Amino acid sequence: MSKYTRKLKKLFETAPEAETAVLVAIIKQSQSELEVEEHLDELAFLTETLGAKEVHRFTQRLEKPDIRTFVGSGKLEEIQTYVTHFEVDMVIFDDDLSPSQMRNLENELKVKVYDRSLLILDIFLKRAQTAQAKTQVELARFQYLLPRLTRMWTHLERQRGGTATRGGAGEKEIETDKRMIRNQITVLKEKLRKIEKQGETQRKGRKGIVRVTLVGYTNVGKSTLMNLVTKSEVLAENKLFATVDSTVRKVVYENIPFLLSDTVGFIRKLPTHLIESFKSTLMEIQESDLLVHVVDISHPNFEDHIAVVTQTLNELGAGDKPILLVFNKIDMVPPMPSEEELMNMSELEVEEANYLDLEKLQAVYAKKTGIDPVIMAAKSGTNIEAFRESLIREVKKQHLKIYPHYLEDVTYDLSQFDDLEE
Ligand SMILES: Nc1nc2c(ncn2[C@@H]2O[C@H](COP(=O)(O)OP(=O)(O)OP(=O)(O)O)[C@@H](O)[C@H]2O)c(=O)[nH]1
Ligand SMILES: [Mg+2]
Repeated sequence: MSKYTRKLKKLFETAPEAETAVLVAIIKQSQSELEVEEHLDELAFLTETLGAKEVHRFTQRLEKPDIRTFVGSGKLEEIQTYVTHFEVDMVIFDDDLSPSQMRNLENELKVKVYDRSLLILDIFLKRAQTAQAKTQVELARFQYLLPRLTRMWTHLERQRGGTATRGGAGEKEIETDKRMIRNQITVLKEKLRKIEKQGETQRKGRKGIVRVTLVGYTNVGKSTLMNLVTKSEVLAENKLFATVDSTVRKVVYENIPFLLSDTVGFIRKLPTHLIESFKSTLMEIQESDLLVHVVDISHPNFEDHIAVVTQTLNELGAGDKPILLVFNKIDMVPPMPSEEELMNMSELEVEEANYLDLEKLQAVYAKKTGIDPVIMAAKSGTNIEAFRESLIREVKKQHLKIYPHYLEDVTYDLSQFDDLEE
């Protein structure tokens, strides 16, 4: 390994296992404490996915973040005292930090400072499997880090055991590092362009067949559903962003073939660099005829999740695609009590239990999407038949658009999809 690659490697080391972290968020006037708590729950899950452990959270009511240190000076002092006393390894902010905020916070707190974007980027980096996904994440991470290099430099200093800043010499090093990263960005962009060109030819060859893509918030069960419908074994686990690469499989229902893709999940505030460099993966969505939007209906925030997914689809220019909604994880939703049981409960109890009226929900969303949503549990296969029926019905509709006379004996040339597994 050359000195150059060793240095690059060191610059981009991700957080080692089992570090401790405190989480920080501000509560805006328009927000409730509960809403921010839920955002922090998600941040804690992300932290856990990276292999670190939440030990405490801090919130502060502020209309907008402090331009210098994100939180006010009093709160910062509080965090600092805690971090020092309990020897916490990192401080993670639920919002994105500007390069100068990050620098200031690091100088004050003297531990690693993360924001939501960097956390997500690090998780993606850990999870990426294919050359394409790896290149995409590396590119996004370099672009994110470039303006924040001063901070990385101080990291290096500390790793080397030097505590004092080295003034001029440090500045020079930073410039060298910046140049190194800029070069690397150019190299990665070129590499990605080549990979994308290959993918494009592959995708172009897949014309004349209906294409369906599973979309949804992260951890809702897309890969589980994919595995249930196809014979593939896509990694499905209770971690955020288990899937970072997309997988395409050929499925044949009632003699009609279609392609089903599983792709990366969405989350609130997906880093823009990441969306940008994942454009080619997300192209799978843009080029689909039908989207299956999977929702974890047992999640307390499932409606916010639907909104985030809808918004992201709009941003990707895929807002007008037909959508089959799947309300998944029905096994985790407490059943609606009988009328008699309801009578015996106090108003507060009923309110706290937060029962879901599934029929009403189905009706509301059927109106919104024009297609009846399916309620199911992908893990156990509950209601898979209903899902199959809806899916094939929608696939047929799309199929008719490609082959208006498909009932009149069409023979498909399936050999063009031989590169795909079933
Ligand atoms: N209880 C329950 N758990 C489920 C169900 N479907 C999936 N899961 C679990 O939910 C977790 C996430 O499932 P995945 O299939 O990996 O979810 P995903 O949407 O592909 O997630 P990402 O790839 O991270 O975006 C796993 O632990 C699954 O076993 C279900 O119907 N019921
Ligand atoms: Mg997945």
